[in-house]
Amino acid sequence: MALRQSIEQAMGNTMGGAGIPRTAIEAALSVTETELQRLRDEEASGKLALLALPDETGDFEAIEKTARALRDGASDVVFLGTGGSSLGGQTLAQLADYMVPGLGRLADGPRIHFFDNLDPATFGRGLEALPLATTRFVAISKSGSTGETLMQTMAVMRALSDAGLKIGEHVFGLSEPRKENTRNALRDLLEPEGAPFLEHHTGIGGRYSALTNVGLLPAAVMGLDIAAIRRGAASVYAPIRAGELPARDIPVANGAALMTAAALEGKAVCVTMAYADRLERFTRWWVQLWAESLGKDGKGSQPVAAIGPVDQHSQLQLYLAGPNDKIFTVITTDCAGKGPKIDAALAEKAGEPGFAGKTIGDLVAAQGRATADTLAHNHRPTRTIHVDRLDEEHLGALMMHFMLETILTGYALGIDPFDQPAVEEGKVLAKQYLVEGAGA
Ligand SMILES: O=P(O)(O)OC[C@H]1O[C@](O)(CO)[C@@H](O)[C@@H]1O
Repeated sequence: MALRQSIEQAMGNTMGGAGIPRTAIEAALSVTETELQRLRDEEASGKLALLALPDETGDFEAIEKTARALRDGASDVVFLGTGGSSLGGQTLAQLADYMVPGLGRLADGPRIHFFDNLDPATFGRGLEALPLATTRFVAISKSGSTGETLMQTMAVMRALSDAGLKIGEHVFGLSEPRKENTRNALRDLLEPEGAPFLEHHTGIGGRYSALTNVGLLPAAVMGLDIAAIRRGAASVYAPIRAGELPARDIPVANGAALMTAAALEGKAVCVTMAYADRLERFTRWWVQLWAESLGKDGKGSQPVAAIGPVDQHSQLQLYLAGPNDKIFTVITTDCAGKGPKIDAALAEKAGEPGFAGKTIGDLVAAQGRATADTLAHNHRPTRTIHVDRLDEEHLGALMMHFMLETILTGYALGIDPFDQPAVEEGKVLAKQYLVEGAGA
């Protein structure tokens, strides 16, 4: 199995009563049982396109073709876009070293950049420093109307024109097809310049789009196996689709039941701590997924992203001895036995004979296990997920697990996990203030 999940250390009966009561998890499991059927119904009716997506292969050719065009002769490929139009791609790209501390991208091929935040200093400096003649840009926005992405795109267009370069040869777009009576500003800007477009899936929202071309295009540019990503995702939904197992035997359903029970038991904070540099972007992607999907109607819990072991040295004290208002997920990978091996003489010299002959991965594996156990010993409900291998297939599975868990938790709590009405209000106001000059 790709992912091994245990909720044992989250349950009250195994934690001297301090965990989530087994009765609450049982109650949530029976609600989840019903919600699994809802998923199957929504797949059958086509209402939830995400469920059929992992089995699709028809879009691979267009994705790979665009990826080849982006890489061809390019020194740099820049992805513009924010939120769900960037984080899924970043998560997958991190498998190929994107934003891995101290490494960046050492492999052959173009440098990859995701400008997902809007900061005048960063973007201005980026445009100055990038060799525009050999740089390709991809502007991604489902709606085609997000202010940050439009500003970035317009700034890029100006810079390219000023450099005497053709916009249509340097910029690609990814957005929904035009809808009647709705403006798509990204298409209005780029199509007249001849910029090629990929179509954003109309039935899959930004924070669920990592397995569509939104996430797979950056992955393909990085040379990752996009079929394996979908294959991994399919393996997570398969037991739900089959409908043969009870909810308690399906990891996603168990996870959702735990999270539902935790929310109902008043756990206000949900921490995901992953012991791998290559899962750092994953934790940030999950924060958006959890926060935007479930934070509404006065409900939801605060998602917190943490990375191990480094955050042991910044956050763990609070987690172990601060308010007991959190539910923890500790994710570990197969790092034991990996990485540089420690010389016995040096270990002796350092006064750490136990390090002799061990690898860096051995220590990280021990730390992940120790953190989960210490949390549980300190009466902090903790679920563990072990990823057998950190590759395309397993990352696809992990992402699908968390998407389905979020949807099922939303359904069980009576929250629509697919909209984000409050954020939309802010977007409208920001544009109004910009026009009025009130942003200064
Ligand atoms: O892809 P778009 O339409 O530019 O939206 C970007 C992001 O903005 C939001 O709509 C709201 O912040 C997110 O849900 C979305 O991922």
